[in-house]
Amino acid sequence: MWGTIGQPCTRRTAYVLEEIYAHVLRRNPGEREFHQAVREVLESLPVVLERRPELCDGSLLDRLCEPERQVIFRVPWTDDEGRVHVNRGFRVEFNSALGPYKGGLRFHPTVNLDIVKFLAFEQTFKNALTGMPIGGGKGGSDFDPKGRSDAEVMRFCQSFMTELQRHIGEHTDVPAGDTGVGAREIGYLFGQYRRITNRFEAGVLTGKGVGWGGSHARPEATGYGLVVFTAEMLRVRDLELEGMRVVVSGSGNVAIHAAEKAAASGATVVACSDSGGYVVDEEGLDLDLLKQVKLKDRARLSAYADERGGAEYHDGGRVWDVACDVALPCATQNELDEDAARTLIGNGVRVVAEGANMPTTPEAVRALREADVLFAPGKAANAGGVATSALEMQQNASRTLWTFEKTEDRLTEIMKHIHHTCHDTAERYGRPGDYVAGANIAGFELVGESMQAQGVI
Ligand SMILES: NC(=O)C1=CN([C@@H]2O[C@H](COP(=O)(O)OP(=O)(O)OC[C@H]3O[C@@H](n4cnc5c(N)ncnc54)[C@H](O)[C@@H]3O)[C@@H](O)[C@H]2O)C=CC1
Ligand SMILES: O=C(O)CCC(=O)C(=O)O
Repeated sequence: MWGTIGQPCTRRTAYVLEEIYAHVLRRNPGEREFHQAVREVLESLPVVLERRPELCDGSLLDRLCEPERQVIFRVPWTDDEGRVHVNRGFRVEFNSALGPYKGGLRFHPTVNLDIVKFLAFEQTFKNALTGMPIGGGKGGSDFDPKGRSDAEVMRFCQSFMTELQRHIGEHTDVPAGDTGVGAREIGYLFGQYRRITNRFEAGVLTGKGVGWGGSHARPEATGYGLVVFTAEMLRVRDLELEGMRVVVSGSGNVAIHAAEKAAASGATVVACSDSGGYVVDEEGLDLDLLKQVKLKDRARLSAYADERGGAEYHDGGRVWDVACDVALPCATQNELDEDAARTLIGNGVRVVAEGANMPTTPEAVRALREADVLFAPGKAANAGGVATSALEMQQNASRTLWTFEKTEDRLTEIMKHIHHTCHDTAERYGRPGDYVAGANIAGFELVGESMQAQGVI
């Protein structure tokens, strides 16, 4: 099956991959997202394993699919009425061959070990692609910050960090934000770490405020980087973003900053969504208003349409029904299925680039590729956030703060480098234009070579 779904390969390679995948299924029963993420990487590898069999030595693929460490812990906290709640915390430290574990924390009711594991696995390859010295990890909790007061969020973060602090450190594991974890939460988490350890260890978390060890451009970085990557893909086809219609899903950190950068590049961003519905604004989204509604007031998206004449709010439904040239899924995993992909294709979409982690189902990816739509996988296209986190670590290590412009210039260079790496690797392995293969193979080579050099551990 590896030869038909992925790339043509010998029976021996197909057998090796089948055995490894079967082992992953047996060891991680019921973890569908983790299986999906592993399968997608393995499907890109037959051609590498045939050209570079030494990368299979020492059961490297088995080791690559097994996290180095997984921590699960209890997080008790007290709400404003004095009731005690118990949530579950997770940190999966997947791979440290390239540097300390690095990756965000997600606070959302859907978080479980499967979700954190798939995210940490993806993060390992993404971080390798940045060219920075960072390994892969991810964490979070099934805590739902929605509707909670600042004081409740603070107490939750303090309890979460009381356990997490044993496992992290600037040379060990460096968490950051992800869904449901922004500047407010990073502040509370850092404060508690500092209190418990009695150290101002700036490099232990990224996404900090600029006044206390943070980096300029980190909040913008994932969305801005996504648009740089998208523009590079278009450039290869002699196209440009200017004048194009863009649709983003989500209206959080990644979505809003992607919309901002796309608008600054001359595109018109006509729609975005949240978990309740979507808004269409043919004039182009008013991004100041959107930031006010979603990032400051933490309100529903319908409040945007209430304020903005001409904008239409759709309760429920699918933002992918809005015709566009460029679709940027920036909300959550598996949010763009085959049916949505076929609608986008029917409406003439040219590029789909993932701002979220694994938002496009495998069936949808296949449909887009078959229709010759440019497709950028998240592990390459959304790597600007973690890359800028690594720049924050660099600034912390040298006790400096770069300007916004310098940081954004470095981000742009890094995104162009990632694009170049994926594009060239795909060509080198006979898959021109296949950014999924390019990202997976390049990430695998970087991590695999380092693991082989460091022995069987
Ligand atoms: N924050 C970062 O730097 C990075 C985030 N990512 C990924 O980007 C995605 C979004 O993360 P953030 O923007 O940071 O989170 P966020 O918490 O700031 O925003 C998430 C947004 O998605 C929306 N959403 C959630 N489920 C939805 C659904 N089923 N349908 C429509 N909208 C939905 C929420 O309403 C919210 O607007 C996640 O997949 C995350 O893992 C990837 C790389 C870096
Ligand atoms: O900045 C970081 O370390 C985390 C970014 C992240 O969670 C991601 O790339 O998905």
